[in-house]
Amino acid sequence: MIIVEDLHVTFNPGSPLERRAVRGVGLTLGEGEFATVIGSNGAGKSTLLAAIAGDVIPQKGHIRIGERDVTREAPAKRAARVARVFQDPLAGSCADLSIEENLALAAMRGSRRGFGLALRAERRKLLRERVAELGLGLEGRMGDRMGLLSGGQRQALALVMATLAGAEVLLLDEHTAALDPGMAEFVAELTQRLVTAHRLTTLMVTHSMRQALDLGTRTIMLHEGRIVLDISGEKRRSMTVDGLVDMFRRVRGGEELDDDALRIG
Ligand SMILES: Nc1ncnc2c1ncn2[C@@H]1O[C@H](COP(=O)(O)OP(=O)(O)OP(=O)(O)O)[C@@H](O)[C@H]1O
Repeated sequence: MIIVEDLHVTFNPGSPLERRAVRGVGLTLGEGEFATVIGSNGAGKSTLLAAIAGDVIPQKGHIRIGERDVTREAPAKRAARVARVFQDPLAGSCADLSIEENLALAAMRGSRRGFGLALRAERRKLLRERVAELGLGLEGRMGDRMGLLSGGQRQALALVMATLAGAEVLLLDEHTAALDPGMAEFVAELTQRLVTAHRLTTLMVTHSMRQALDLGTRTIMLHEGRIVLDISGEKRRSMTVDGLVDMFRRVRGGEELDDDALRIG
């Protein structure tokens, strides 16, 4: 569960470069709830995720994960509970370590057990099984360096790593955007499957209106640091991609959509 209360994040406060990235966001996501997040460039989507992960400290407001107030807790302290997958497939894993080593490191996140122990035979078998479930044939390449894999393979493994780490919260920041369409679809489906199976409370930033409506059960639109749309249930089910694009136009005051804020597909 995530509770965000009246969150404000301002970069470079009091300077000419001041930027109020998040301006009073309030949001409650129940355990296992999966919300997609859309919004123009600069709307504050990544900043909201960064505040939940602890990478930026808000000036005002509170963030709770489960029962705990983590607003001012260091990122490392909440790392075992919050998994993140970024747009850049290179960001989430260590290129010079093998697939198996990367997974083992993820599995021992938040635990005090040593690396050697983490690679015991039964654990190796379990890791191999989890990789085999992906259906990408990577279980035969457990000793390969992560750096040898394609972006899509790395994103798929990053999602598996999130589940191995025992995270409660999953933050996805355009994690399919850099992939070719086929792989993007595979990773999107995998995301839905893993989020459901592991009951991960999930926020997924996407520029694809289609994905925003197809994945998860709730869609949130941010604009200039505020939530301007929050739909779920029947309202969301009856929302079309065109309808969402229209809403997007309206909140932006009818201006042309000339940034990469939205893709129909
Ligand atoms: N570290 C930072 N220092 C200063 N300003 C920042 C920083 N990070 C973000 N900003 C500014 O805060 C605002 C919100 O940025 P953010 O990255 O959260 O937007 P976004 O909705 O994720 O946009 P995009 O879709 O372009 O990724 C922007 O104006 C951005 O320039």
